[in-house]
Amino acid sequence: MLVGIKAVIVDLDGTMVDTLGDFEEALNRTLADLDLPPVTRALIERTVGKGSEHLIRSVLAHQLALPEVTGLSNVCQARSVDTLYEPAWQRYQHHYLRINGEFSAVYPGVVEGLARLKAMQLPMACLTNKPLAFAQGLLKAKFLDGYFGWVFGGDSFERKKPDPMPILGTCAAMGVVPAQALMVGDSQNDALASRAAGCPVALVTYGYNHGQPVDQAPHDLLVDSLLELAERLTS
Ligand SMILES: O=C(O)COP(=O)(O)O
Ligand SMILES: [Mg+2]
Repeated sequence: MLVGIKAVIVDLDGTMVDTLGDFEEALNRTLADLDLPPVTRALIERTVGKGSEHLIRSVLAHQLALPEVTGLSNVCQARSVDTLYEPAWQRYQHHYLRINGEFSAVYPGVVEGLARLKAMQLPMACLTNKPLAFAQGLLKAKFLDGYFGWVFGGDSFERKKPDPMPILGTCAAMGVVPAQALMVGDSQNDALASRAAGCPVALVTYGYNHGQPVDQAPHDLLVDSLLELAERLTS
């Protein structure tokens, strides 16, 4: 039962926007620049959610270990995640910012749900592990920016979800205590950060949770859409 909710904090990737296509496009353009083979969407889906550095490092480690890459000349074998990370991050930012939103789609019920929450005069913040510049561009491209009084990214605080710091910082910015803020997310990162911050959490059933069933993560409410969430808050 959710009572005394005065503010809502909403995750971005996997909760509001299905961004796997954007990740796939930006990563594969980056890998092509580095003469590495393309990555599969399934690997991205299992890996996304802990921010860009984690995603890039995990993808580089996976691609460098492929037999067709380890079988290359000594020069190529000298390449490591550490030596490739910085150029990969530079190319990734370049590509991501150019395609941001082009290969992604807003999930059904998001606009209707946000509109209802806004009509209930609940202040809303977007809190994502995505870099802030990517998040702001995506919200704008998808016409979702007008719903949020605050937007925080994975580089807005010293630590990312599942650490509670970003939730605590967002609550402070919104002027509410964690018990009054409802976090809405799609993964264990949102769930664990919320629990550690002392903030109730609703999880959507359709996002990315590192290949694990999301209902196994701690939650106070499980919903199939943001519209259902808004309906549950009014009833
Ligand atoms: O890891 C990411 O970039 C996506 O993160 P999010 O699910 O917190 O929006
Ligand atoms: Mg997410």
